[in-house]
Amino acid sequence: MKKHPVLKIEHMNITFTQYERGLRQVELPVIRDLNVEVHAGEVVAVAGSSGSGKSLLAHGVMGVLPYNASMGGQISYCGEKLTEKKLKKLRGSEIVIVPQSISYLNPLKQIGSQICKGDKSKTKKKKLQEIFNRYDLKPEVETLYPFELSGGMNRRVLISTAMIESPRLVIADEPTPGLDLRAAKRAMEHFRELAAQGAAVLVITHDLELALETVDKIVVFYAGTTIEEASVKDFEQEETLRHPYTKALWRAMPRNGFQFIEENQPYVKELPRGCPFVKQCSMQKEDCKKDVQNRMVRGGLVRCLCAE
Ligand SMILES: Nc1ncnc2c1ncn2[C@@H]1O[C@H](COP(=O)(O)OP(=O)(O)OP(=O)(O)O)[C@@H](O)[C@H]1O
Ligand code: NI
Repeated sequence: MKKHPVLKIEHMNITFTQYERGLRQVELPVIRDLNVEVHAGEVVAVAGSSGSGKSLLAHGVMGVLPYNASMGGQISYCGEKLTEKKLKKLRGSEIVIVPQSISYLNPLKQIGSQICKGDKSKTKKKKLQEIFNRYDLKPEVETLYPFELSGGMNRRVLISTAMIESPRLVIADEPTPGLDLRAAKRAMEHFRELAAQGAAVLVITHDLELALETVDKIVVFYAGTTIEEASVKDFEQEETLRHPYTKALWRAMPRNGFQFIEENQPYVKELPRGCPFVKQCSMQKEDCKKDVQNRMVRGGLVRCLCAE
């Protein structure tokens, strides 16, 4: 029997309710029909431009969406629905997040107790030493406060706070900005190690080049939806990729010529019903504006009528 994925997100929708001038209520469907699956032992990267919904996906899974957001679709954890009760029990231990911003650190708490979450046991202390070693943090850092550290050090503290646990599911939201290449690689290798021990890891990243060195597959987001899911091998050549936007991402990678992608994701209120990339796509057909479902092409998922 095939094992259940650790995390399975099906048809996730996230809508914000906002009030416009004159107190007219508007609904902004920022995430639509989003599908992501991560298995034990796997490191999956989520790539996509700014505002495509990557952080919202993380916040949706962790149950920490803003008050004016509502979420639909199914999220399951190891084959069972991830209920609020279950999430409350597992969050911070079995299910961890590395948040995108270092502002998530508590400015009034010493680093050591922040990472150990108040646990003063010997085992935790030993784990703290190990994690400090791994992320090149000196023992003195334990008693310092976030404002006494550099941005890169705080970033490593943020990663350490999640990784000191023995998680089964890690969601890392842009864990590497501000880190030098060595530290960034080290963090990615740490995710790989955790996966080798059986965890499922979802890494949200802008650094596709770094991700391709470490992960197993890439899920590409565009304007709040998944438009392709491809293996690392598919990224070796442009021809093995499927969606025109993924191909544009490929061409924008430094090693493939750094070709500029014009970032004009459609505004949520102007989203076509079908493929969100349709306006910029050189291959567009009239039918692309209608419903376009994810489908399998050459062993990978794609939301495009033209891919073959
Ligand atoms: N509280 C909110 N109210 C209304 N819209 C929001 C809110 N939070 C996020 N959004 C919108 O949802 C969309 C997705 O945001 P999200 O932060 O998930 O993007 P992202 O892909 O993580 O971007 P980045 O790469 O810059 O971190 C954006 O268009 C954003 O404007
Ligand atoms: Ni984000």
